[in-house]
Amino acid sequence: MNITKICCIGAGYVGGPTMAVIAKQCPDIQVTVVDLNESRINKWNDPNVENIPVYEPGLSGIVAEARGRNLFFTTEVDRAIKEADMIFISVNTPTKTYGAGKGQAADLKWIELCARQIARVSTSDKIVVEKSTLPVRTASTLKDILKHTGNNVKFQILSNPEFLAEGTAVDDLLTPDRVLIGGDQDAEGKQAIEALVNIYARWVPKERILTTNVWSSELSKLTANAFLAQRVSSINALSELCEFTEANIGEVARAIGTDSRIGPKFLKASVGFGGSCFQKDILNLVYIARSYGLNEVADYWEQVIIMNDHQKRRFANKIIKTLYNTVNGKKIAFLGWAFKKDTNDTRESAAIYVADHLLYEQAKIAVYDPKVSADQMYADLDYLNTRTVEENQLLVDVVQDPYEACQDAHAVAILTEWDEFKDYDWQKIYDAMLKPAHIFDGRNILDKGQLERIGFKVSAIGS
Ligand SMILES: NC(=O)c1ccc[n+]([C@@H]2O[C@H](COP(=O)([O-])OP(=O)(O)OC[C@H]3O[C@@H](n4cnc5c(N)ncnc54)[C@H](O)[C@@H]3O)[C@@H](O)[C@H]2O)c1
Ligand SMILES: O=c1ccn([C@@H]2O[C@H](COP(=O)(O)OP(=O)(O)O[C@H]3O[C@H](CO)[C@@H](O)[C@H](O)[C@H]3O)[C@@H](O)[C@H]2O)c(=O)[nH]1
Repeated sequence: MNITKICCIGAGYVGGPTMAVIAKQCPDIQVTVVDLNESRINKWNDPNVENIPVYEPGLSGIVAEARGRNLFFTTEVDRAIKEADMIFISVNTPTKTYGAGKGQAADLKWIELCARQIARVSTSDKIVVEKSTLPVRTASTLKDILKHTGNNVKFQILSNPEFLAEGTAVDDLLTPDRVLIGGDQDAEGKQAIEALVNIYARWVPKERILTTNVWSSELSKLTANAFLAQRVSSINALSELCEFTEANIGEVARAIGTDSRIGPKFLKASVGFGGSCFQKDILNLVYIARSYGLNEVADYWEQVIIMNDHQKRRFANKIIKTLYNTVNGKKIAFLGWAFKKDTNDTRESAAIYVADHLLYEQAKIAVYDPKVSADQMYADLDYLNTRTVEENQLLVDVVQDPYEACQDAHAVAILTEWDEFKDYDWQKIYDAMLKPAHIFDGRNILDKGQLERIGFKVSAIGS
């Protein structure tokens, strides 16, 4: 089957970069990304390509190359669906905030809306690709909705989960460790799988394109995130033990990471993992396991989240305890708000929860992040609903200059591992702070010895 027109529903952190890369690598395929959010689409179409809504190193160049040639962003959802041979569903699948499964299950209302819309407007056969992260067996729901259109249109459902990490999305998409495609194992299913394989094969070596049945593909995505997050919670659990035993978590990570069976990646102790995926996907896994009555399986994975919540809380408590058990009225400078470096995404960032805990103790916080807007930071805090919008505005100051954030502060807390933080003039920062001047390095990126020589009192994670 020859694909000439692709539609992607959802112009977010996955839909935008993924489709930009497909358009770049396949100039003969017309790729149209649609979204209900008009302001987001306008930003993707902004004449100044630096204003696109997702910050990712290298992304603006790719969008500049393909946009208007074979890459289009529009709110005309129906038209793009109707014209496409292949439709990627890349909409959000957050944790449910209401009803059965509240706080754990994935909210599939946007997925179902997409399926119903595809069913309503399609007049020709289509391959529908699950790009969103979904509970295992979602494809059967989609099939059910699409089967009952009554207009003789045939649909094939594929699962093609995305493994990109934010901050490295472009590299991950151009040189993925693997691409995973699940589909029905009958002749028509295999034909659909082949159509998608042929797209990726334009730039991904064939041996890196794995094909499976739909259910394995859906479950592999949740499993990959559970394993990755588990490594972070494992190293973070041991970071606490290090702090009581004079072992050093960096040394422990190096010692175990050189064992080729363990490997060196994802062993950085931190203030806790964030991002839109890990927590939601593990909670979803826990929910699915429990729904099959597999309580031990559910408890096992839930511990990864419990540990992560503990790590965030522990960091905030350490700041309070070190500042003589009270932060009331004390200025604390936050360097970083994004959930990791090289992204403007703040979803589930540890910074939000650490700030909330300190604000509960009536601290005053000044935040500097190179890519996150003040509006976003206030929105993150307001969303928690812990205090009024006015109180958040009063207690939190967002500044454009890191030195201003640290001026007259009792403590500096590193929440994101932005590279630029390492190169600051730390003597200048020290001179402008109240004494004793404390640093809480939640990412272990600063040179502890050098800071101590300047006069700082330094608390790092796991040492
Ligand atoms: N963010 C990541 O790094 C990442 C990586 C891999 C997989 N995923 C998964 O990909 C999916 C999308 O994640 P994201 O981070 O891009 O989300 P996002 O919130 O950034 O983007 C989703 C977009 O879909 C739009 N949308 C929702 N319903 C729609 C509809 N019916 N019609 C048109 N547009 C609609 C929303 O307006 C939003 O702009 C999720 O399932 C997520 O778990 C995310
Ligand atoms: O050693 C580590 C590695 C990561 N983190 C933290 O873990 C979180 C997640 O980081 P990362 O996985 O790099 O970013 P994401 O964009 O959330 O990507 C994850 O989630 C995506 C969405 O499902 C998947 O596609 C990716 O494969 C998966 O890595 C961040 O807060 C990191 O700071 C650590 O604390 N220590």
